[in-house]
Amino acid sequence: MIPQPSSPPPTPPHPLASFPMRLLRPPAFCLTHLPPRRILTPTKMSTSPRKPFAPPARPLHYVVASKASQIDAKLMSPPYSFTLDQLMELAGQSVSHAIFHTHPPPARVTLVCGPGNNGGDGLVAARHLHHFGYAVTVHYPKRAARPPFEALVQQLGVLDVPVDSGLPLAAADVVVDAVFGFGFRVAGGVREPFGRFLAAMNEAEGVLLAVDVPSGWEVDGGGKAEGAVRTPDVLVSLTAPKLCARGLHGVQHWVGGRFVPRRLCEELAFEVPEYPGIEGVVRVQ
Ligand SMILES: NC(=O)C1=CN([C@@H]2O[C@H](COP(=O)(O)OP(=O)(O)OC[C@H]3O[C@@H](n4cnc5c(N)ncnc54)[C@H](O)[C@@H]3O)[C@@H](O)[C@H]2O)[C@@H](O)CC1
Ligand SMILES: [K+]
Repeated sequence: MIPQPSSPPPTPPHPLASFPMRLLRPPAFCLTHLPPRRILTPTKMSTSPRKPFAPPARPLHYVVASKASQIDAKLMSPPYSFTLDQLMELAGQSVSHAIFHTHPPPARVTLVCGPGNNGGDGLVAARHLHHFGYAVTVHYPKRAARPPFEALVQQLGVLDVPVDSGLPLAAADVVVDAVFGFGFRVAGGVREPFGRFLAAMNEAEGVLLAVDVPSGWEVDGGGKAEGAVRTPDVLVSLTAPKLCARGLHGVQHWVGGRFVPRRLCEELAFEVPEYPGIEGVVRVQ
């Protein structure tokens, strides 16, 4: 006898059929349910100026001009063995970073560069600012015909950054005073052609940012040469603030130069600020 086909057994209910549906939905943190990613532009990523400013935990240490040049001389001797080119690159780069934090691109930046190393810091900063997307103009009235200055000017030429010897100053959102640093001697006043350039900076519109020392100010405090620059809006001290920066009111103050070995601070009895994260500059006021 041929067996009769029997009807197929009923399909058992799915084990999750009676499971509450809300528990079967992907949880909120599931990758497929993330909101679309926001693309951050470099300007939006620069949060420093928007962050509330908290003063540093330890008090700032100010140095006099003689101490500043002693620090420089030590840095460039064994065992520290930095070269001037290295120090100038670090100094100029930190100036460019402070400008990025205080005044993100796009913006026009005019840098006035003096005859010494302070001017060299300005030339380095100009190159970095160009790469960050600023429209940069340099005024360099008295060009130093020696390394590394000649190379720094050539590097700006390759980037088509104008390097002007005269006046008027190019209109700018930020005017950088890189004329004199701790090598300025107040006796006898500001010699020309720099007096004219300091006057032009005082009349210029835009934020005035001084590199290391406001030009024409007595580095150890207490006075200014006639025709010195006005109190800057922003000051970027290099390595350690100079005495003339003490007690400045209404100035946004940054310190740059995160490379000083602890051993040198101990040897010459000075302090440098703590830097956050990977920053080479820190706002101290
Ligand atoms: N570790 C650091 O802190 C570093 C500092 N650097 C920079 O180097 C600067 C010091 O450099 P320098 O020693 O070359 O000095 P400056 O660049 O401050 O000035 C020196 C120049 O100014 C001229 N000068 C001085 N008094 C004058 C007056 N009354 N009228 C007209 N011209 C005058 C001098 O003849 C000389 O050419 C610092 O302020 C800083 O900006 C960096 O380049 C290297 C590293
Ligand atoms: K300066």
